[in-house]
Amino acid sequence: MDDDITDLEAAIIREKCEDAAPPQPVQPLSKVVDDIKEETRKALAVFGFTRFKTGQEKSIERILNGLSTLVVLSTGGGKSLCYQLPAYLYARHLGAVTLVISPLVSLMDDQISELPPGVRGACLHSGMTPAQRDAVLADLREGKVHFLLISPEAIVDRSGSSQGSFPGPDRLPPIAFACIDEAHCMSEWSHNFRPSYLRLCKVLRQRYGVRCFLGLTATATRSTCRDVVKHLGIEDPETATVRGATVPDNLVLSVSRDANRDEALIELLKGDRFKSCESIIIYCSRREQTTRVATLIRTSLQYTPELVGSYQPPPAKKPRIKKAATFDPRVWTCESYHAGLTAAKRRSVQKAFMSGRLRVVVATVAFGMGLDKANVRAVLHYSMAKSFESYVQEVGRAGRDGQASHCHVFLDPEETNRHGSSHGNEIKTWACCGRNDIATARPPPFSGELMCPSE
Ligand SMILES: Nc1ncnc2c1ncn2[C@@H]1O[C@H](COP(=O)(O)OP(=O)(O)OP(=O)(O)O)[C@@H](O)[C@H]1O
Repeated sequence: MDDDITDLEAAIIREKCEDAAPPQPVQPLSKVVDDIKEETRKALAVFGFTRFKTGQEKSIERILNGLSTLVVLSTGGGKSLCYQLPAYLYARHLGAVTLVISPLVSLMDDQISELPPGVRGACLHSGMTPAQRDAVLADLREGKVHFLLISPEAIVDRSGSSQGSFPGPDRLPPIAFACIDEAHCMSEWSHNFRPSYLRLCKVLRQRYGVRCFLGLTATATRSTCRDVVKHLGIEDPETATVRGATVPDNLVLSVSRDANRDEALIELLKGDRFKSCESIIIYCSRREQTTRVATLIRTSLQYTPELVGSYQPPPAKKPRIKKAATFDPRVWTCESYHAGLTAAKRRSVQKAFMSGRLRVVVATVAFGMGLDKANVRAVLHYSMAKSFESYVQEVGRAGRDGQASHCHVFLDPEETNRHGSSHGNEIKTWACCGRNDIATARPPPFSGELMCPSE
């Protein structure tokens, strides 16, 4: 049908749709339900939890009161519950659906598959067949979906000037609230700014009548936060922003500058902090570096006497990853991972790492987006992260189960120059001194632990 109308006609139809009065906003649930605290507590048990993590309760309470909120919690801080629990309650009590706008289309299916029984999520993305899309839209209309994950481009098309492919409000249940995942993408200050995010809230407000927005991010600096709250329509940024520690307390951070990084890395891995770490990610900036460092680790650490305690003959060949049994700290299985590998190879490395058969992955930033492995015990930066926000995101992949985990940055003067003179100092200072929120505090003077394994 669309093929039969001209671009001009399509533009007029869009304009009309955009001008049509939006539906009435959904009432805050706290005004409808008598004991909202008790309902929230019961819902927490549905998700299998006994208590809230830092920041979750306040965020959820605000959304149930219809108040737009920006949540800044570290990677693994439990941001998903902040939208899933209120979405579940709004759907059960008011038959309203929650829209979750996420730029990470490849991870949408995973987010749905891990839901507890009774909580119903769905997603719409470009990788689905028309029949799959129709089935989701039918479920949505029949009120069978508590929340729907969609890309920003489905709401606002790529030109940013008109609506995307998502049905109009007349073909949807009422929308409880809209959750904008990776909300820093709304800010031009952010390293992963996405233009389609700019019009997102406006379209959701004007076309779909959404009044309550929940922004989620792990990596917002002060300037990014300022931008994001503006887009979310928040007038009282201080009270409407919920923050946890930017880097979880269970991460032990350190940094060093070494004349020979290869030697320093091996010494560090053999040392007390890292020699028993079960799952380790080492970030490099270049693909060929990942291959070289992975080989270095395999050759330098296989069955070295000081690790084994007594001599053991080395295996004839590189140990076959598939056959590795339970964790043995003497065995350093190690593979590289980068975007230049075939999709099949990348999948097999990721699978082996997730299952614990592979201990170390030496990777570019291509590895780790959306990685939900609870027991990553160490993240090392052989090369510095490309920005401070990336650093926070990457170390956040360690210790998601709350257990003590270790992170180390190797400073490289060349990279410091490439990234700008303050970047290295910022990471050095902050990684050493620890617990200051990058969005609210300037790095304190350098005074922290300095690990220099090769000095
Ligand atoms: N209240 C809670 N009690 C215990 N565990 C929780 C709680 N909330 C969330 N979790 C667990 O914490 C882990 C991280 O949660 P989640 O995936 O929501 O983090 P996130 O902040 O979205 O991380 P990322 O930024 O990587 O997406 C999950 O394994 C989740 O099951």
